Amino acid sequence: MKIKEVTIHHLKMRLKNPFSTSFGTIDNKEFLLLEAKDEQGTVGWGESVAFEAPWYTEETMKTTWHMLEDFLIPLVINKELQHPDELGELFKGIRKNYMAKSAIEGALWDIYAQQTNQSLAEALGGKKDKIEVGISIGIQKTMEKQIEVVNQAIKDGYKRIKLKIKPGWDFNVLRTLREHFPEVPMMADANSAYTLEDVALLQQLDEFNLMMIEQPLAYDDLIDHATLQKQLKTPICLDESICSLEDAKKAIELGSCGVINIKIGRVGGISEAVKIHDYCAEKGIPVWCGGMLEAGIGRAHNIALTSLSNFVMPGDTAGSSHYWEQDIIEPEVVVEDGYIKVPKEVGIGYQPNLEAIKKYTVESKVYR
Ligand SMILES: O=C(O)CCC(=O)c1ccccc1C(=O)O
Ligand SMILES: [Mg+2]
Repeated sequence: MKIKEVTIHHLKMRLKNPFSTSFGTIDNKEFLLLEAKDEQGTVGWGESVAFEAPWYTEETMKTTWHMLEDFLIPLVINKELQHPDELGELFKGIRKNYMAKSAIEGALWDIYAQQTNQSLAEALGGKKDKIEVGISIGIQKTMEKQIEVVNQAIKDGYKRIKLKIKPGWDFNVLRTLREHFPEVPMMADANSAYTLEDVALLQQLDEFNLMMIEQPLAYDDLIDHATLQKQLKTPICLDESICSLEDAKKAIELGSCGVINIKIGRVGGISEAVKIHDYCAEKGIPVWCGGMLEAGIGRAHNIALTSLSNFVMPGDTAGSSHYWEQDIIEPEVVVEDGYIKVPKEVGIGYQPNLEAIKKYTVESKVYR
């Protein structure tokens, strides 16, 4: 494939329910959508998961735009490529900026799957027909509301409930939810809100039979997590701390976690995500697919990735209607009895809804 043209679309979509974490609240999601066209006219789509502010990782919508415009797109345009895996080598001279790299890589995977006449899941070696899904529930204004939202998610069939916690909204909240829902598979995500000073509190959470606790300590730490894991019964799941296969190797070697949440954007793309998946499978570390409040394109990529065999725990890939009044793909992603069917159609298996994309687009820019 040879890319002749890339368009960056800047979209703004209102979340149905504002999403609150230990860092703050998102109600409008602004992000970039990439549309790449190759010399045969095949079009592939990629979605950047960077937010407007650098609270989750250091990247933002504007830094990803800068990286794409000034470095990544010029490297890709007119390059003859056989396979998206080759982008790793092509981008080698550019440090980090994983979400920017991932956005264009996703579009190339889409083109590659179409040109080789297979679904993206198939192109990645995925074997599952359907994937199990969980849901990530933000911090609510009151305990009453928190119980109501969890109850609804269980009724909707989600296979696992993830709860956001932060200092002051942790032990009591989890205790109350456990009392109300004694059997439901539950976990907590702290988004780095604690330090080793909080070991005693984190140990108290062991009594709630959580599947795991996600990213309790610093976003860039592996050492303290290893220290903490030795003192907890609950497995630690790393999210922010794992940005590459190298990070995953070190975390496993150090004993920093028992589970890894793989996010395509955080690790620089689908190729690196597959490598981490394969390595974890070899080491007996279960993985699951995280979410970044994606719209349909990113969601479709997540679904294809989750069809790989070591994604053995429900991911955060909830259905389109959980997030949006109208998603940007057709059909939308539907969750039935806690499962999403992995599409068999060629490419990502969903069509971009060009009308919806146009409706949400703030500005677009074409690069040739
Ligand atoms: O529903 C989703 O897409 C996952 C929501 C979620 O937990 C999340 C959303 C935005 C940024 C970070 C995280 C996280 O997993 O930490
Ligand atoms: Mg997380």
